[in-house]
Amino acid sequence: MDRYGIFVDGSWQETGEWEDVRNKFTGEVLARVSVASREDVARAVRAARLAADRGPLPAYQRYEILLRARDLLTERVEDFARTIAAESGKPLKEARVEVSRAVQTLTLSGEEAKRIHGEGVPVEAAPGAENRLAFTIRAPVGVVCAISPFNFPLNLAAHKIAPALAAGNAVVHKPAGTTPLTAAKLCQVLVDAGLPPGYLNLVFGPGARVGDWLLEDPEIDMYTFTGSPAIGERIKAKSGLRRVTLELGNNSAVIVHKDAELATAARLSAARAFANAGQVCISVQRIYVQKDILDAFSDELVRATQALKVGDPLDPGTDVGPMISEAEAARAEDWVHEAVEGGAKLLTGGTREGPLFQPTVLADVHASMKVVCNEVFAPVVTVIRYDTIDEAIEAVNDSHYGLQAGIFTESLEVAMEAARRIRVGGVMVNDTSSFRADLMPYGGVKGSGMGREGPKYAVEEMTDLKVIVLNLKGAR
Ligand SMILES: NC(=O)c1ccc[n+]([C@@H]2O[C@H](COP(=O)([O-])OP(=O)(O)OC[C@H]3O[C@@H](n4cnc5c(N)ncnc54)[C@H](O)[C@@H]3O)[C@@H](O)[C@H]2O)c1
Ligand SMILES: O=C[C@H](O)CS(=O)(=O)O
Repeated sequence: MDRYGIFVDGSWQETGEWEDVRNKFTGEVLARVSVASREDVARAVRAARLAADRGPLPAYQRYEILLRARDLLTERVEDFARTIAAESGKPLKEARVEVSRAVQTLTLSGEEAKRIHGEGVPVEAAPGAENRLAFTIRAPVGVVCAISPFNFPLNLAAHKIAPALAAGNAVVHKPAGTTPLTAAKLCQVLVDAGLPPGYLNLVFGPGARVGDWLLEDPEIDMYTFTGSPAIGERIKAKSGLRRVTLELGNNSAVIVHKDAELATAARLSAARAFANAGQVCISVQRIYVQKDILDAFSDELVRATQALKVGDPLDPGTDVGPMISEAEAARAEDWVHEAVEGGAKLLTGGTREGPLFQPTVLADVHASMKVVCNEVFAPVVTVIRYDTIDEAIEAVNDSHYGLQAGIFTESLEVAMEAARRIRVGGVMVNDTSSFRADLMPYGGVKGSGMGREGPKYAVEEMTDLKVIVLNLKGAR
C-alpha cells in the first residue's frame, strides 16, 4: 500500500502517526499518510520562512518551474483523475476536467510570474519633491499558508500554491483530511519540475489540530483559505493583522426570466446543480423561475435530472458519485425531509443509499427552509416562483452569501439590471452561477469571503505594494 510522509524542506518525512485515506464509494483503504505533530508543523513553517528570507527565485525560474510542472501534470492526467475520483468521490469525467483546469491554473500562474511589475509615481508633482523619482514594486508577502478543501483537491490547491510561488513566496500547504493524496502528487509534480527545497512544504492532519497550530504560528505572513464559512471566520479572527484571502460558501441562485431559452436554462441548471454531487461552492441551489414558465421549466429540469446516472465515480459513465461521507449525505437527507414536512413538494429524488444521495428537485419551498437559506452542498436544488424581476432580485439578495449568481434572459436591459443589483462577486448572464474560467477574478462578498483568486488577482493579494523614492540630489 502507498504511504506518503509530510514534505518539509525538500524531503518526504514519515512522522510515526498514520491516517488511512479511503475510497469514498467502496470504503476501501487507498493509502496512508503521515499526520504532522506540532513540532512538524513548526518545522514546515520554519523551512518556508528560511526560503522566503533567502529571497524569491528569479522570475524567469519561477516561470520555468511552473510551466515544467504544467507539462508533468499533463503527462500524469490519468493518474491524477483516478486519484481524485477515488479519494473525493468525484466522477471520473469531472475529475479529468479538474486536471485540465489545473493545467490551465499552472500555465496562467507561470505566465503571471513574468508580468509582476510596479509603476512610475509622479512624485515630483508634489511641492517640495521636485528632485525625486518614485516608482512602485510588488514584493512577495513572504510565507503563505494555503488551506484547501476536499471538493476540488487539485485545482483549488493549485489556485493557491501556483500564484504564491509565481509571486516569489514560500508556501506551507494543508489539504483537507479526506483528500491528501492529490495534494501529495501535486507537491511531487512541483518538486520534479525543479522547485528548490523550502519553497513548498506539505503537512497532513486534522484541521482542528494542524489548522490551529498553523494559525498560531507567527512566522506565517498570509493565509489563503478555501472552505466553510465557520472555519473562514475562525481564520479571520485568529490571523490578527496578517493578510487573509477567504473563499467560502454560497447558496447560489439563478434567475430564469420569462423570455429565457428554456431548454438551455433547464439543461445547464441540472448539470450544474448536481456536478460533484452538488458539492461545489457555486453549485445551483435556488432557481427563481418567472411564473408563466414555471411548469414548463420544472418539467424540463426534472427530465434532465432523472437522466443522470448515479453510482461509482470510477465508472466512466457516472454523472453523480457519492458525497464526501455518509454523514454529509445523511445531513442532506434530513434537510430535505425537514423541507417536505414544512410543505415543500419533492419533484424527484430525496432518497439515500450510504453516501449516495439521489439528485433531488424541490418545489413550493419557503425562504426560511435550510435547503434555501443555508448552503446545502449536496445534490439538492429548489425551484421558486416569482412574478416581477424586482421580486426575483430581492429574493436572490436575501442571503448571507454572495459568491456568484446567474440569469437567463434575452433582454440586455433585464440582464444588466440584475447584474448591477445582485450583491455577489460575479454574475453570469445566460449561464448558471457555476460558470468559472480559471483566469477570471473569483471570490465573494458578504458571508462568501474576501479577496479574489484567479492567478493575476491572487498574485496581487500575495504581494505587497512598495514605493521607492530616489532623492536625485542625494543627501544635500
Ligand atoms: N468559495 C470557494 O471558492 C469555495 C470553493 C470550494 C469549497 N468552498 C466551501 O468549502 C466548504 C466545503 O469544503 P470543506 O468541507 O473541505 O471545508 P472545511 O472548512 O471543513 O475544510 C477546509 C479546510 O480547512 C481545514 N480546517 C478545518 N478546521 C480548521 C481549523 N480550525 N483551522 C484551520 N483549518 C481548518 C480543513 O482541514 C480543510 O483543509 C463549503 O462550504 C464550500 O462552499 C468554497
Ligand atoms: O467549489 C467551489 C469551486 O471554487 C468551484 S470551481 O472549481 O472553481 O469551479
